[in-house]
Amino acid sequence: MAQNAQVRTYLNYIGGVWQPASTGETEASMNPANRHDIVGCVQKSSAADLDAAVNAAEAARLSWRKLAGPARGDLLFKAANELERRLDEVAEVMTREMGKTLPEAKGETARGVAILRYYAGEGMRRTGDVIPSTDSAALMFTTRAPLGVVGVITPWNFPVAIPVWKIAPALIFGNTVVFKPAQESAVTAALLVECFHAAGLPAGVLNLVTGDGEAIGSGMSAHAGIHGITFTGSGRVGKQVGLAALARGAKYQLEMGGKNPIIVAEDADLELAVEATVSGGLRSTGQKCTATSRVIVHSAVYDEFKRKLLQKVEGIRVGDGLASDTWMGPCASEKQFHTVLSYIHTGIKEGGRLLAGGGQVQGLEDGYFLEPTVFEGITSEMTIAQEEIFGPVLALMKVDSFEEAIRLANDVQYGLSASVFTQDIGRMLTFIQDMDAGLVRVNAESAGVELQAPFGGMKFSSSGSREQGQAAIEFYTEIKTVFVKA
Ligand SMILES: NC(=O)C1=CN([C@@H]2O[C@H](COP(=O)(O)OP(=O)(O)OC[C@H]3O[C@@H](n4cnc5c(N)ncnc54)[C@H](OP(=O)(O)O)[C@@H]3O)[C@@H](O)[C@H]2O)C=CC1
Ligand SMILES: O=C(O)CCC(=O)C(=O)O
Repeated sequence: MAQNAQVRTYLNYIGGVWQPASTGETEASMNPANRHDIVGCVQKSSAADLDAAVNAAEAARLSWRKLAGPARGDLLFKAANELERRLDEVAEVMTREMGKTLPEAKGETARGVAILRYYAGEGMRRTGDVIPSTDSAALMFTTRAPLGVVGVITPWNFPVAIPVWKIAPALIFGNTVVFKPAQESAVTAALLVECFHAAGLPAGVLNLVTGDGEAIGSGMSAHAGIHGITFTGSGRVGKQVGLAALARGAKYQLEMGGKNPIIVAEDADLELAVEATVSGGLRSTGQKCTATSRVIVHSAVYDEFKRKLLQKVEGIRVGDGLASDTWMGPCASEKQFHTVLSYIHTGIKEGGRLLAGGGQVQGLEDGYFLEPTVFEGITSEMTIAQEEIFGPVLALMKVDSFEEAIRLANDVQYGLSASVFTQDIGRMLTFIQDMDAGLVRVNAESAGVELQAPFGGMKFSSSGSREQGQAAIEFYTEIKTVFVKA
């Protein structure tokens, strides 16, 4: 493997100090568009490093929670300004590290800035209600208490937005944080933490520990010094995190993906529906928990929709996310590339008919590039209609009625996001009411989350709670009901 002499090594950030892991070991973070390019080296930490981070967060906890909300907000505004100043640099590293195209990476980083500013403002908003007491001489009200030390475990698919939408509300509501990013996007995470450092966040308020998920992530879930844990990633790991937190009475929040449908009704605007299917399903190489993966189309418009979809998919340019003419980048890692390929093989084995793609992009073998892939003849029992693929794969499913479409759309363990394309108000209302998903979108793609609105899923997609917007306060604080009598 070619070692670039200028490869930078990124350190853990514990108690306000950048420091190497106690193991003395580092790991290279690779560019999925070019497996010979090392983006940076990150620390391979141990339980001792995690303990140090938890201790630092605990030491900072009381003074941070006593700081006035507006003062905490000022620090978040400063971190936002710093991230904005470094936007191009952070976005470029993100593209190199996990593959999404540069415009997507810039958009995500700008979103990180906006999320920071949104939660900075929360530092000046109300945190409770006055409730009439039966005792006329008493004052009864609610206030909010932070959880304490919050553990943040994040995936690689949104290396800035997801950490920020967890860290910013945790901090503004008075918690201190231990942050363990996905090892595959740990360089981007370190740049993000540098922005908080530059903003002047007090030592110990935010700590970064990079390392293996099985060691550091599960260590966090089980750590008695962590009072709340927020996780985004796979269902398999989410379940372990939730069980470990539950076993020791810690609060937890899990976001574990989706198998998101788009329903194309017989009266849909097909141009719009095709646009939304391609954008919702294939942008970011399908690596969004809100990505469209099941395309449920009424038989009356199926052939026309299919023709338009295939035409659009054939025009997609796959390549290095840094190239200006690239529409779709590589899978984020070798592991993800093989996972997606194996789902494609399973789809074929179980009787799905491949209409487009299905393999590695020829001529780009230095990276983990897959062709945008479309299947038809997919039925609900098939694996690729049930399991989250997290890659550029669309499964067409033909139905004869709107009722059948809704039934199929709900026939999975997930319930994160769902779209319908129709002009009929009755169908829209039926969809809004009957679709079991946390996000229901009418004439809009399944992906596309707004930072000021609650985000989360039903069924196995989430653990019942919601992130982002005003909803975040519910996880990062506990309500205290206060009764005062003079
Ligand atoms: N909901 C979503 O947005 C996402 C869903 N996924 C789904 O998950 C699949 C696999 O992706 P993958 O990256 O392996 O996802 P994981 O669930 O393994 O990783 C998510 C985060 O959890 C950490 N982690 C890993 N093992 C543990 C553990 N035992 N306890 C606590 N934390 C742990 C990871 O660290 P480390 O990176 O060091 O392993 C990472 O920070 C994808 O194909 C996709 O289907 C993936 C990413 C995001
Ligand atoms: O659709 C989005 O913008 C966010 C999706 C998301 O949260 C995820 O993929 O983890």
